Parts: sequence; C-alpha cells; structure tokens
Amino acid sequence: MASSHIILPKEEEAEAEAEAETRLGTVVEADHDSPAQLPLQDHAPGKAALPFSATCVRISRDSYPNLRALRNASALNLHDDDAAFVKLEEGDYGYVLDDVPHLTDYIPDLPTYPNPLQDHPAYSTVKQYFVNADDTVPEKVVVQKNSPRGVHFRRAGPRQRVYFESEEVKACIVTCGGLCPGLNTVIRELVCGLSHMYNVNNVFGIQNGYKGFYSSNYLPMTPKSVNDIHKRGGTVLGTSRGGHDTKKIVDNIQDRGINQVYIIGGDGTQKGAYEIYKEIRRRGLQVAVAGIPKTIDNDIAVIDKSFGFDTAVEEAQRAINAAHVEASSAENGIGLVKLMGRYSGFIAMYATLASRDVDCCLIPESPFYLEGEGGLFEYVDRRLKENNHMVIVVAEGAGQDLIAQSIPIADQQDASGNKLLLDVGLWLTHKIKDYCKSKKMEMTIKYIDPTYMIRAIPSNASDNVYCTLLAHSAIHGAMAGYSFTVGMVNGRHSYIPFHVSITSTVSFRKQG
Ligand SMILES: Nc1ncnc2c1ncn2[C@@H]1O[C@H](COP(=O)(O)OP(=O)(O)OP(=O)(O)O)[C@@H](O)[C@H]1O
Ligand SMILES: O=P(O)(O)OC[C@H]1O[C@](O)(CO)[C@@H](O)[C@@H]1O
Ligand SMILES: [Mg+2]
Repeated sequence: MASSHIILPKEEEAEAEAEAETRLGTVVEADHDSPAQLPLQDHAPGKAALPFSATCVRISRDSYPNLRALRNASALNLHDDDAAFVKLEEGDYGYVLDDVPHLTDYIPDLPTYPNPLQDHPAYSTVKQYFVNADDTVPEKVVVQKNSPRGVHFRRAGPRQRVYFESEEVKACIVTCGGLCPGLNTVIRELVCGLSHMYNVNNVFGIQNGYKGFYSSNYLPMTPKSVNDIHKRGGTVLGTSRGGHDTKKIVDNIQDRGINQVYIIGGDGTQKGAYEIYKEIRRRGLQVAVAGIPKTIDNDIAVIDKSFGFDTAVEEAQRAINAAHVEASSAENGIGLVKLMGRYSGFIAMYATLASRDVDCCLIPESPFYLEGEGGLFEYVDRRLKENNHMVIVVAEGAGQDLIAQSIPIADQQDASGNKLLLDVGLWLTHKIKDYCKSKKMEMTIKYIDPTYMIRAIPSNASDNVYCTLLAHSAIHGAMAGYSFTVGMVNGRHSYIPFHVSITSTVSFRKQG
C-alpha cells in the first residue's frame, strides 16, 4: 500500500552572518508497488531531499532579539538605501513587527475617511468585519517554550479608516511575467472589489506588462467588462518580460493621476514593484502600491502557497496519467513528464505525491547523477526489471548542470534576464535510450512536455476563492494607505514588506 513519509531533517548551518537554511527531505512511495526514488549523491536509497516542507530562515530574522542585526542592510540582503524603507517595531518577549510602509511615512497629516464598508448592507452587519489596527501575523508558528515571539507581519483586511476618498481613487492593474492560472480571477476581483466594496469606478488595465505603462493605452475596466474573464486562462491584459523602466513608469503614473497601482507577478515583478514604490516615495506621491504574488513555481518562500499552484498540479495529473498508460502498455515502457519549476520542484513534487504512479521525481533542489551506484540508470534498470515499466517526472530546472557538462552552450537569457533553461526532458530521453541500447535492452520511452498546458488554463474552484480573497486583501491595504506584497502567511492574509517578498524567493519553504 502506498504511503509517503515526510520528513527527514537535514540541516545546513551557515556562518553566523550568513543565511541559515534547513531542508527537510521526503520519501515518496508510489501507489503501484513502486517506491519512488531519487538518486542522491550520498547514495541514500529511497530517500529524496525534497523541498516539501523545508525551511528558509535568514539568520538575521531568526536570531532575534538582535534588532540591530535586523536593521542591518547586509543581514537583510538589501542595499544600504533600501534599509531606510525597513520598518521594524519591537514588542514584549522578542516580538518584532516587520511592518509595511504607509503613505503617512512621507506625507504627514493626510486626512482619513470612514471606510465605506461600514455603511455597506453586506458587510456592516458582520460582527468584527474590520481588523484591529494592531493585528499581526507570526512568520513562524512552531515555537518553543522559551523562544522569542519572533517576526510578525501586519494582518491584511479592511480598516475602520481609509486614506482615499472613493471618488478620488484612480487605480490601475498590470500583469507581468509568465502566465499562471487565476490571473483573470485576480483582475476581475480587483475591479469588482474596488467597485462593490469601495465604490471605486475609475480602474484601468495596463496592457502587456510593465512596458504598457508607457507604451500602450490604458484600458478602462468595469465590473461588466470583466464579468466572465475568470472562466478563461491567461490574462486579458496581456503580459511580458523585460521593459521595466522605473522612471518612465512612474512618470506615467504621475501624469495620469493614478493613485493605486496593483501589480500581479512573480519574483521579478515584485522587485519591479518595489522599485516603483521607491520612486513614488522619492517623488512624494500619494500613491499606494500593492503587489500580488503570482508564481506558479510556488517559489516565494514567505507565503504559504501561490495562487494557480493547485490548478497546475491538478492539470499535471493528466500528463502523468498519459505517461503511465503509455509506459504500462509497452514492454519496458518509460513515461517521462517534464513539469515547470525553474529553481524549485514544487509542481513536480506535488504532482508526484498526488499521482502515486510516479517512480522517480527529479527536482532542482536535489542534484542527481546518471551513472554508477545510486545513479538514475541503475534505478531505471531496477524498476524495469521489477515492474516492466516506470514513470519519471522531472522539473525543468533539474539536471541543468549535467546537461551543461555534456552539451556546452553559452548561457542565454530571456528579456527579464532569467536564464533560459535547456530541455532536461529531451536530454534525459536520449541519455536513457543510449543507456538501454548499450545494455542491449529493448525499451520504449515516451516524453510528454505539458509545460504550457498546465499554466494556460483557468483556475480551479479553490484557486478562484484564493484569488478573490487575495485581491480583496490587496484592495483593503491600498485603501488604508499601505504599500506591500499581499500573501497568506500561516493561513492568514498578511501585508508583507517588499524587502521580504523579494529576498525570500528561494526554493525552500519556511517551517512552521
Ligand atoms: N530586479 C528587477 N528590477 C525591476 N524590474 C524587474 C526586476 N526583475 C524583473 N523585473 C521586471 O519584472 C517583470 C517580470 O519579471 P520576470 O519576467 O522575471 O517574471 P516574474 O515576475 O519573476 O514571473 P515568473 O518568473 O513567475 O514568470 C519584467 O517586466 C521585468 O523587467
Ligand atoms: O516560456 P516562458 O513564458 O518564459 O515561461 C517559462 C517560465 O515561466 C515559469 O512558468 C514561471 O512563470 C517557469 O517555470 C518557466 O521557466
Ligand atoms: Mg521569476
């Protein structure tokens, strides 16, 4: 019977000033009597050091109560001028609030207004609809008796008072980077949420990513125009990589009188959002910047999970099923599926855990090798002898170092500066074929690459709900005058400072 055992702790302690990381490994056993195995460099049979529940803790944040260390730019991986934007507040018992910036940080004496929700028939009857001004969410929820309370983020949600009058709000929405299921739902719920909750009806779509701020017309958006878009994949606004010109973007925001900017995108996009925020602040503009993290790779460590991830994992099952059918219908059949995941194997790993038909899952976090004891070839040999067929899932970023050794090609980059990856699926297919040929072993291998199929679809029901709540949290925060990345932290929606969301883009998730 199948089971998956999580977790084999493997700790990596860095020097005091450096990053501390702890990985928790996973053993996966597939359903059909086949133990899924990942070849490891330490030859540990059946054990895969995987990112399922791993930890990424920056030593500076973890080693509280040294607040000075937290304020230290290098400890936060920040440039010196960025450290000026960090807002840390101490409380009792080692409590730290890593706060998000607010308009009043640089524009004093701004007037406030009662939140229109208090007169809204759907909301005003709900007890405690507004969050308390000092509600915060802990970054870590696993604690020990004597451990400090640790780092907290400001809780997301509607505030009693807002910093914009509804009729003066001019909002815009942009989507950047690769596609992800749920983009249209977030767009829809931003437009509808602004209108239905805050009576804001001046909302514009920026076309084709960041460059659209300065090179395209702004599209007026209404609840009517976005009514059905959540049923479609992709983004109705278009997206792109590259083209982030901070000055031109902020010039346009300023010239057009935009005062709320909603930016949906991955790690690169959040970095861009932070640059925009800083420029807005330098110019003293009354503009709130809200980042909504979109990363199908699920690689922003501080948040629990990114929207669209569940949908992608679900869709990946179709490819894995097909690979299994093909493999099990042939003698010595191998089904090989490549899934997205540039630096992190979350989609591959979760799809593997969900399927139970996968014998071997290869991810970037855990280097593997082909030949010799504990290598992939040995395992392929064994599984074919035991079971006559096998299924391999590989994340696109896995084995890149191995491919580079066998096919030396100069690094190439996309328009955003991301390294273009070599096709590990195709490479593995040839390598396994050559190996079997050298062993005079008859075999069939079918390579399935559903890369764009799993991200170009509409989001499923649970992702739709998640997207809706994220959009609403973003609106509440912007109306309250904050600038932030919104995200779920330990099950609670939170306003995360940009400096945290852009430095926690690693492949290991936090513990707790
Ligand atoms: N360091 C940076 N500073 C300013 N802008 C950036 C930075 N990195 C990326 N960007 C901009 O952000 C946008 C999206 O970046 P990128 O293509 O890397 O995708 P992403 O947001 O990381 O999403 P994903 O990788 O999930 O597709 C691009 O327009 C890019 O120019
Ligand atoms: O081919 P594109 O559009 O650049 O996107 C591919 C990349 O986008 C991602 O899906 C992230 O959005 C990565 O997993 C992948 O490497
Ligand atoms: Mg990215």
